[in-house]
Amino acid sequence: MTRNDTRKSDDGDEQRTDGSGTTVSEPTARSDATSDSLLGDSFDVNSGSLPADADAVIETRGLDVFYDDVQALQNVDIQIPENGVTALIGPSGCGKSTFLRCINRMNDLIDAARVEGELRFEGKNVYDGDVDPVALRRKIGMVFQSPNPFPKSIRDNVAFGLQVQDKAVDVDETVHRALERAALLEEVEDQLDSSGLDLSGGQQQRLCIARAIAPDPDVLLMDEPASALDPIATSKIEDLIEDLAEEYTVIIVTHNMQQAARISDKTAVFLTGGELVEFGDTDKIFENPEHDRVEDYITGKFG
Ligand SMILES: Nc1ncnc2c1ncn2[C@@H]1O[C@H](COP(=O)(O)OP(=O)(O)OP(=O)(O)O)[C@@H](O)[C@H]1O
Repeated sequence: MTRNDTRKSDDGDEQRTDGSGTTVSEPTARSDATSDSLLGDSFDVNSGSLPADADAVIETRGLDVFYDDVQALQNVDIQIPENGVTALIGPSGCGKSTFLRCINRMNDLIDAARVEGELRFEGKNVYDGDVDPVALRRKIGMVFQSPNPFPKSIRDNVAFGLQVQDKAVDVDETVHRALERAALLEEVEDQLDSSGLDLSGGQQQRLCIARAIAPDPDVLLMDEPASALDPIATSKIEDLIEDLAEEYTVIIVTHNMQQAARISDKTAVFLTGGELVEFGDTDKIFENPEHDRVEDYITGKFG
């Protein structure tokens, strides 16, 4: 499938490929999610044990991920604070995208994937049986490497995630606000009924960001969101990410170390074998890392 292909799965979800070729599903309007609670009707944020660090919005303990027999992440412990930008960096195949996809359970859609250990969002293990992944993905939105608008109008693209919500929202107002927040409104205000596919690559990516923020998430996951864009479009996306980070917790995978250094507050360095080797303030990681292996990676000695 190309990036703009969609098809219906057996249960009616729209399936498409993300930037890495992984098939992902988007919930359709017939989703069973019927409440605006964070994670479905039975979810209580305060149930289960609270995170050790009360400021952490995402916290993992002993997180292991396997694809059949191949281990992609090893015993990852991390506490990602609220708001700001956290960058995930490391050589190809070290598990950055795998980690990102664990956070909103996108790995559920990969048959071979198996997750062990704990991953908590606001204190709740997202792999608990009572968590509704569709509701989880409304609170933890995602933007992929290649812009992937649906073959629908600009308005319908942004409104898409709202259709699964039960609460009454003013769709037009929410669409306008999300487009404004994604720094796209001025450019598309007069063409909301035109296809999202007619926009430039950079505009399409901002449309996808508007779609992700329309349901009012807490966390935005971004998997190399600018790698398919030219330098000017990249710079706009970087400015937008910094702006969004005042309101959302942004977690971004990037291969571009200058980009990580420019826009992130915290950096997590994964190395071969899916090991999280160092996590801390971006300035410290880039200027004075604790680990020689991290210094070697950052200075380009390998990877
Ligand atoms: N769908 C999948 N099925 C099987 N193995 C997978 C799948 N996705 C990833 N892997 C394997 O898991 C490991 C981690 O891959 P992942 O894509 O998470 O790394 P990455 O750091 O994001 O890589 P890159 O920077 O190249 O995108 C790799 O060995 C990869 O081959």
